[in-house]
Amino acid sequence: MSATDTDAHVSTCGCKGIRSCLLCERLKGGDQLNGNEAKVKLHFCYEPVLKLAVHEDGKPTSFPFPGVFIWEDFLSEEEEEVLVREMDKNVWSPSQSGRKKQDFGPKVNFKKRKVRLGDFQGLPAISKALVERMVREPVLAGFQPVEQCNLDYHPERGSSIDPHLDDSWLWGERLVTVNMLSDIVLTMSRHATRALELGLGSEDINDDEKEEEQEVQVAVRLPRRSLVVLYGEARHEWKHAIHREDVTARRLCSTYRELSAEFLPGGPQAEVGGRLLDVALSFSHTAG
Ligand SMILES: O=C(O)CCC(=O)C(=O)O
Ligand SMILES: [Fe+2]
Repeated sequence: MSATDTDAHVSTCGCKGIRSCLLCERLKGGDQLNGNEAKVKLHFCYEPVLKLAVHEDGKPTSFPFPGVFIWEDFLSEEEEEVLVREMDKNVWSPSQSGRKKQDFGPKVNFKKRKVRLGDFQGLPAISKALVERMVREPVLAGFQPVEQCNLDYHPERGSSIDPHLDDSWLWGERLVTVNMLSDIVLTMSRHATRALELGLGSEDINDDEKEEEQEVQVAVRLPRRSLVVLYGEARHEWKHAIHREDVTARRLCSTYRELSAEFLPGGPQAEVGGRLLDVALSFSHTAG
């Protein structure tokens, strides 16, 4: 067992409402059934070279899947080791669905659409070189992160993240995630009826089931130490999730988010955006 796999990463639960993890399910007794389980699912796998979603059962069906960019070996093995060691010097707070998190960014109330600096000191110093590297990739030209959120997933906690779209009032076009410690599958999903509009053949949709009960899932494989960008349709039209069964070893990730047009120069909240960026890009947070 490695140092990153010890009990320190298992312990407390931060679940609320319908979310659960293995820790609270054991207390409540038995697994909680997820309401999504009953849906008929059509399974596809993302093929990064051709940018296609390919049917998993070997059927010759595929459809274009734009908006995913994967940078393999974004981190070297040595960099990954240093990053994980630095992250583990900071407190991991219990979060929903068996995740733990560390957030470096402004205080945000998404319901009231309010954002303020709070005690935000800047992104971690160790991230500066990584951001400088990522922006050299054309897909990430001009990317200026205003938030970094680190997540810790562990099979002993049954960690997962439910299908969701990230906010797009405050957060901008590109979501960037660096994947550490293990390979993972990011599952993209949307209703089959909407996927039909994307050119998926109607013969692939099961007539016996009500259309709204059917869902298309596209498995995006993220290798350890890779970086993934979600933008365009993959950002706005497809939900993303990490399934519990895909977390087979400890996995850490860092998600970087940029500001939406509303908070950028020319937007109605450009002044607020400028202040947030000045603090974020000072990279003045040091671990410990
Ligand atoms: O764990 C991941 O790769 C995704 C995290 C995520 O979707 C989020 O924090 O919004
Ligand atoms: Fe997300």
